[in-house]
Amino acid sequence: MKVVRVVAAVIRREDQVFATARGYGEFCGQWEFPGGKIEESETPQQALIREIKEELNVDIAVGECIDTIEYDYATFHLSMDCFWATIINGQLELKEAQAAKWLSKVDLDSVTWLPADILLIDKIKKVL
Ligand SMILES: Nc1nc2c([nH]c(=O)n2[C@@H]2O[C@H](COP(=O)(O)OP(=O)(O)OP(=O)(O)O)[C@@H](O)[C@H]2O)c(=O)[nH]1
Repeated sequence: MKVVRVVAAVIRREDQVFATARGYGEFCGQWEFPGGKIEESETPQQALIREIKEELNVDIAVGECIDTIEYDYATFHLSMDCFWATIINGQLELKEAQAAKWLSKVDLDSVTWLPADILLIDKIKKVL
């Protein structure tokens, strides 16, 4: 099965994390952490900084890796490195997402996550 390598940022502000709703495609309207595919010449951290600038027009500092999520979708295997991140410059703008929310621990179950993200949410809850 095709393997898709993705990187995602769990952007943190005090006790909240920033989530976005997909604006297009098969999973349109479902919630995720911003990020995207890693290009060949990039480290995961470089890919994340680039993707967040493209999608949200802010600069981030990339922190520790939270987890690497491995998940089988119907047509590909997802391998997703998830990092803590903080905004170091700029104002958030939604370039691709249809909506966004800052979520605290008690709000994490209030949105419909992409299937692969369920595993990650449990880990985030333990830290927030
Ligand atoms: N960024 C991101 N992608 C996720 C998450 N969870 C998850 O299953 N994915 C999957 O990771 C894949 C790659 O993300 P992407 O943003 O580059 O995907 P895409 O299909 O829109 O790519 P495209 O922009 O090349 O068309 C998608 O299939 C997406 O569904 C998540 O929390 N964040």
